Parts: sequence; structure tokens; C-alpha cells
Amino acid sequence: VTMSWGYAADNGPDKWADNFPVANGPRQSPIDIVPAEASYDSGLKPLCLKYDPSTSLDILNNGHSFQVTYVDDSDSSTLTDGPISGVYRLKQFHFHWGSCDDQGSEHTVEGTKYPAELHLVHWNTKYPSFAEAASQPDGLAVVGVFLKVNIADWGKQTSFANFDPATLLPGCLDYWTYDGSLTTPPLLESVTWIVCKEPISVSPGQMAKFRGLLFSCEGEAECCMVDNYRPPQPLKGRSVRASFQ
Ligand SMILES: COc1ccc(C[C@@]2(O)NC(=S)NC2=O)c(OC)c1
Ligand SMILES: [Zn+2]
Repeated sequence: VTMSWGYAADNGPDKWADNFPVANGPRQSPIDIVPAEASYDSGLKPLCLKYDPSTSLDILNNGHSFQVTYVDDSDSSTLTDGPISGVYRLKQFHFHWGSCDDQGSEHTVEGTKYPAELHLVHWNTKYPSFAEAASQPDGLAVVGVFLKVNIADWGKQTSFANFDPATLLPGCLDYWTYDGSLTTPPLLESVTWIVCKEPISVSPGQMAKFRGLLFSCEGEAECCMVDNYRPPQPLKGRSVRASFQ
């Protein structure tokens, strides 16, 4: 019986290379970001994110995270500028989080783990589809946003029709960028990573909602969806650029 990958001791990140040898490839993600070792690149443009809330489709527990998927048959929700050239379309966003507030993010900043990390996934429209782009070295661009927990004030309740992903972006869009990969199998080395320096805030109640999701299916023994993050991978000579000084 082929075991599917997961985040447990018997099928987690340390085992992924058994079925996905690219796990030990030259441009794997996530990484530990060391700000002092990132080189400021004045040629990097500000990110241009234009999202149309009416293109949100559905919210899905895919067994590894939950994701909100967008209509991507036109340039209604796009990422342009930043470190990329051309037009990338928003396909989906999802999160990675921990079982407690001192872990959960995939990228780390000088070893600091955040309680969660948002990934806004975009694909290069020079390719015919997301699936085609996902296997190309310049096929995807993922905006990563750290989440920090603040003893919150009032939370907003939103439906998922007309969900505006822009509400998930920090005020300041300073970023680090480097060439990397998907952070779960198939771990394809097709991602231009754009990691925002400024985190967004969530309340303890919102984190509790993440941790109440399940890896398990109906009728199975309940297994909370937590710690669905891959640890940092070797930089292998890659440089990390900063859009800010
Ligand atoms: C075949 O295409 C895929 C497969 C998995 C993911 C999800 C993920 O592995 N990638 C990032 S980024 N975080 C993740 O959890 C994907 O997202 C772009 C694209
Ligand atoms: Zn992700």
C-alpha cells in the first residue's frame, strides 16, 4: 500500500525524499531568512497585487491545509512587478500553522518561527495553465505573509464568496525574494518566492479555528490539522534579495 505523504513521523518531511528525490534539490523551500545576509537590490520594483474579490470560488480542506481557490481564466486577480516579469494570476491561497504559537510558519527569520504563514499562489500566464506553469522554473510566484498572534480586539466574520485576499496583506509590502520550490510534494522547483517582512495579526480565536481543522476524514479517528509546515531547507548557494534597505 503506497503511503501518502503527510506531516507525521512516518510520512513527514524527513521521508519525502523517498518518493520525491527533488526534496534534496538545489532550490528547495522554505528557507531561514537572515536579513543581514540579504542583499538590497534597488532594481526590485514594488509588488503590484490587483485582486478582484468576485473571483473567489470555494474553500476546501485538501487534507494538508485549507485553501481558497480563485477563477483564473482571465487577468482579474494578478501579481505584476516585484521581482517578476509578465503577469501572474492568483490561483489559490492557503496557510501553514502550528499546534502552538511558537511554531507553524515555513519560512523563518533568523530562526524565528511565526505561528502561521499565508501563501498566495500565482502562476505565469506565459504558460497555458497553472498545472503547466507548476513544472516550469519561472512558472509560479508565491507571496508569503507571516501571521502573528495578538491578544485581539473584535474579529470579523466573512463569507467566502467575494473574499478579498487583499485584506490578508500587511500595510507595508517590503519583501525578500529568492528562487525556491513548492513546500509539499511534488516539491517542484518552480517558485519565485516573495516573502513579506511585515506580519499580519490574527487573534487567538482565529488560530484556534485553524487548529480545529482536521487532517482526518469523516468517520476516521480525529486528527487535528496542525504543524503542517516543512522546516527550512539548505540554501545551497542561493542569494536572497531585499526590496528594502
Ligand atoms: C502541483 O502543484 C502544487 C502542489 C502543491 C502545492 C501546495 C504547496 O506545496 N506549495 C506551496 S507554495 N505550499 C504548499 O503547501 C502547490 O502550491 C503552489 C502547487
Ligand atoms: Zn504553502
